[in-house]
Amino acid sequence: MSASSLLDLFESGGGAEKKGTYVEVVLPLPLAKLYTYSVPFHLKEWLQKGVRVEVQLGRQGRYAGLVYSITEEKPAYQTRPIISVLDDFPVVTEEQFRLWEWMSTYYLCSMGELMAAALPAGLKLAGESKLLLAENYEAKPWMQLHQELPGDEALVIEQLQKKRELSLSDIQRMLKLKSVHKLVKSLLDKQLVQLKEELQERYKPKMEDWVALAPPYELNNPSSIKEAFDVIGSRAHKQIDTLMAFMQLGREQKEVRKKELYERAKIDSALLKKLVDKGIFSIYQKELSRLDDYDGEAEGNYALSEQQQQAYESCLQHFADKKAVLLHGVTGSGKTQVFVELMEHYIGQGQQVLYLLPEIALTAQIVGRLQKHFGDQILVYHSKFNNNERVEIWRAVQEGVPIILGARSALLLPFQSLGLILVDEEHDPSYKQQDPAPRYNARDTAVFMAHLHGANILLGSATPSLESYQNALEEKYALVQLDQRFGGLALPKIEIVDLGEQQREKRMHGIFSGHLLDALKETLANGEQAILFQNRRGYAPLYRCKSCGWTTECKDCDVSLTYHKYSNNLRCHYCGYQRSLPKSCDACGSHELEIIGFGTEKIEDELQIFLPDARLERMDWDTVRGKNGHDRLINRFADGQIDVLIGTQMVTKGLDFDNVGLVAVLSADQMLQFPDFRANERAFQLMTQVAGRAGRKKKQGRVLIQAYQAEHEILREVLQHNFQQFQQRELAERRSFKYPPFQRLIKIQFKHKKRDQLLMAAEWGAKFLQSRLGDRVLGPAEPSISRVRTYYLMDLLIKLGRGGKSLRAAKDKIRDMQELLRQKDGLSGLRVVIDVDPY
Ligand SMILES: Nc1ncnc2c1ncn2[C@@H]1O[C@H](COP(=O)(O)OP(=O)(O)OP(=O)(O)O)[C@@H](O)[C@H]1O
Ligand SMILES: [Zn+2]
Repeated sequence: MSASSLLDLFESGGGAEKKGTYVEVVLPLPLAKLYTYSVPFHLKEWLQKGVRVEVQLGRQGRYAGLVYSITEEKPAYQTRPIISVLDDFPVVTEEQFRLWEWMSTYYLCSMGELMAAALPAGLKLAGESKLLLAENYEAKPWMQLHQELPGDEALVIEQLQKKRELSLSDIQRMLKLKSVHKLVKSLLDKQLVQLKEELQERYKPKMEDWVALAPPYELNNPSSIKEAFDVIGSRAHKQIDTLMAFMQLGREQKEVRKKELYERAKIDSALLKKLVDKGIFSIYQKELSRLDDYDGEAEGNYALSEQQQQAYESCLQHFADKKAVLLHGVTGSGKTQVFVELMEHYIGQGQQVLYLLPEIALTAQIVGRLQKHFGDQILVYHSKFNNNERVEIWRAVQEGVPIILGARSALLLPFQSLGLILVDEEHDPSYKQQDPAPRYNARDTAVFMAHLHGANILLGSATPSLESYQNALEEKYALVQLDQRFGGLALPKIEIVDLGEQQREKRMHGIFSGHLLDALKETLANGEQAILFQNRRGYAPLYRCKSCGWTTECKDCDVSLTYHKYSNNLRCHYCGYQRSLPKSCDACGSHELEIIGFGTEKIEDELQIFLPDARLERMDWDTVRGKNGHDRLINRFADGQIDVLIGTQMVTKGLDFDNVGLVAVLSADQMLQFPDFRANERAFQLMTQVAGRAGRKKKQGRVLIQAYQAEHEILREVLQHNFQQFQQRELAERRSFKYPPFQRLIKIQFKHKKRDQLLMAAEWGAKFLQSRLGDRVLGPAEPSISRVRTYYLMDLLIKLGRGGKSLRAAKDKIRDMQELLRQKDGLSGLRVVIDVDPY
């Protein structure tokens, strides 16, 4: 403490009046409650809500916890003192705490789980955290270290030079310090060390070269430009052209990529070097998110079409009434453009915009488009960033960066002046987090969050979720529609190919109907591209014995293994288990084994036989796993280097290509048969979305859907682009069978490695809840996949009315059940997973 603050203390009559003898602290752990610590006198003045404090938790070690409240009330138990205060300013805002409270109540998770999900690892130091030297650190002699650093820091670095890694507890022991967090934070800030987990998720930033005028030349200063031309001299024509090209680009956009200058001026690096040597240009590097190497056409400042303009204006009107808006715009109607205008509007007023996308890696194209438009006003947040970068983004958001673009977890950032939230592709199931807790739906949470910040919210989709659509029908949300494609193009023409009929007429060629092969050939002959969709990766989903029907199953999960031809093995798509192909049937010993069904790999394989000259590529988790794999494929397809793109649902997500003449769904049946009350909705959305990739720019596209159930109502509705009929029929069914959006569901999953114990626990839990909530509790029942990663599973389903009261009552009972199960003997190893609004 400095002398002056001592003096202040003295003058204010000492510490006796200081408030805050105890603090409630959130720890980044799945603990049911908050912990109270006492505050030593000398730390009181540093305390405020939202700062981190270092505390000891049982024998588990030390953690950085968050001050949730400051109180005079002494808890019933003996408290420990906090060890140190880590921040000068709160790292978590008041709104964030309120959002966490809401989420923990609604989704039945703990504040600690929310803290763990929200805070970047660098803000969550714990005793077991391991420290390494920074990657570019060069070892220094002892003497030099001690000259440059305070004694303790030098010692730590010296040790690290010898030992490679140290845990925070090691350091604490070594230095005999009470608290190491301040020291570690200082080393982190100096970028001398890094936390170990960063290495595991190492993300190499990508650097790209940009070109600027070297000082003193300035684009907006004509006399300086004239000077530049003089320096070049009148005979160096190519160099003059290059400067002109640069000026053109510089007027179109804020900064100029080297690559773009090369293209525009048709020059190479040798020529640019000449201009750099003459002092006309300088080159600088900028770190780009790996997402923005999409090189589509530059997104200029398009004027909105009349329909887009109307949509934009009615959004603003509804926003003025504080209404959430559902923007239902058909595929290719230019929803993104409306978003852009709205974003401009809000950042123009100095407010922040949060743009949510379902899966950021799969929407790189949109990210690229927006980055081109907004430049460095936009920050992208996603899980591939390393810890330092995440901390940086956290701080940038706190400092008010205008636009944040991210997947669901971007919702947990510390916004200061949030004005607008956009939820793009709002129907997408990946807005729901499955594992671990918090199991939240980012779309629904965003609606609450907007309310919390007094911000506006827009949900956009070509195929709105029935939840959101019902809200619009009930006028909880305002509905704004775009029913035309941009540029007046017609929606694609869809045909259903009846596979039964094709088979009877002997027109099937393996998995392809004659119809589809003809259409593919015609498309390619026209110089157009095609997309083939099959929602299953791998070669074939079943490897089966011909004589007894035995199939190869995962040893840890209750699913059959998928055959992957490329790696020539069998794999579990639930846990990743792999095994080689069995030579014979395990059950009957027969050597005749066959593969059944097909995935993307087989489509690629067989299609090449029919289209020997076509350039085929596959896009699924197996092919995009590498860094940038997805972007590379998208770019090559956009560039026309690929004729046919074969993929899983990845090919449906918001992609925008100019030259796709044909889209085909290889097998609709599998989607329609899926045992889930959302199967129809999912199927409608997937097919409409993938169909929507056809014919977006030049002429009407064509779509073929292969199916055995050719008469299925969903197919008819997709065929007619009839969202209204789909929505009416499906909502009526949901209403009569008491499913969402008319009822709420809570799924409780019991997991145990021993089946007997699992059954006991599930039965007990069911009885407990049934005696309190009656027949709203269904089960326990074995889910269709009853064992995953060595855990046996049993499900309970609770159906509740939409009223808040019954929901709260039910949640209380569930918490009680959880607590009692925790205390029960003989049930260790039981896990209870609660999923509110499961997807
Ligand atoms: N006002 C405009 N001026 C020029 N081009 C536009 C305009 N609006 C949209 N476009 C173009 O039309 C195409 C479709 O727009 P966009 O991708 O925004 O549609 P979308 O509604 O998001 O479609 P989807 O739901 O299928 O993803 C894009 O290539 C976009 O650049
Ligand atoms: Zn498995």
